[in-house]
Amino acid sequence: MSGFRGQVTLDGPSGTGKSSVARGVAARLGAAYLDTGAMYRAATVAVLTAGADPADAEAVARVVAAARIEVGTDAATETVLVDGVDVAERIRGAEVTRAVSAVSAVPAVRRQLVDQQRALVAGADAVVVEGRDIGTVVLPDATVKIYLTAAPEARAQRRAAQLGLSAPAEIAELAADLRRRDEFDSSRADSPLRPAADAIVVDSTELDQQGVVARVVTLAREAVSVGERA
Ligand SMILES: Nc1ncnc2c1ncn2[C@@H]1O[C@H](COP(=O)(O)OP(=O)(O)OP(=O)(O)O)[C@@H](O)[C@H]1O
Ligand SMILES: Nc1ccn([C@H]2C[C@H](O)[C@@H](COP(=O)(O)O)O2)c(=O)n1
Repeated sequence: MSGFRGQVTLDGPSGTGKSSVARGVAARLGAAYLDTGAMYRAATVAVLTAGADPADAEAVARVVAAARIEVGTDAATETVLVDGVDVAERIRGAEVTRAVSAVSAVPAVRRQLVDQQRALVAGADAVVVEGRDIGTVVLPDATVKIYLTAAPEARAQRRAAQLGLSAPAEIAELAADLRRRDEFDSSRADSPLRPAADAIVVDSTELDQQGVVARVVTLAREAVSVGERA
């Protein structure tokens, strides 16, 4: 069964499963998919490539304003280009991950990318958008808003499995990185990470990925049928 029409937002801290779950939900609903974190990561590639300091907000805003950032909306393929160059792999590297929180805290960068995100989903009948401020800022009138959480230990273990790491010291380092990014993303002045007032919190700690996808698909379909009855 498909026929879903509407907007699903998926926000939450790092490593809770937003990207993998959002892709699965988009595939099940026949919806477009937008990874907004990939856009902030692409902006960070532009900053690093230009040799600008990620902590220098004015320089960051200048470089990002001049960059052409293109991100695809097909759940089956990942397209991320900066000025025509494929950066899909580079955006996942440690250098970008270290700098992305600073770049994404710059208000001018957020305004530019939020405008682009709204334009990218404007024509879609059905779309799943994931990030940190999608339910609160980007799409405040979305059909259903999900805030995905998971225990810090589960998130660090999942990230370690993803990267093929198993040493306790490596897992502790991953956990510290997740904590650092969450603290930064939650405490920034502009569009901090937090659940929208009308978001449904889904805790994935005890669920496998397919279980989370199934739960979100059910919530999305329920929201549409409640909307139709209203
Ligand atoms: N419910 C789950 N159970 C076990 N593993 C999961 C679950 N959900 C996602 N994962 C795995 O956890 C890892 C992190 O997931 P993912 O990259 O989707 O998280 P994220 O929230 O998008 O992270 P980030 O915000 O840092 O981009 C992936 O390897 C993914 O396959
Ligand atoms: N809507 C968004 C999406 C992402 N960010 C920032 C915060 C993250 O640390 C960084 C990378 O996101 P990820 O790829 O790990 O999901 O981008 C944001 O501020 N707003």
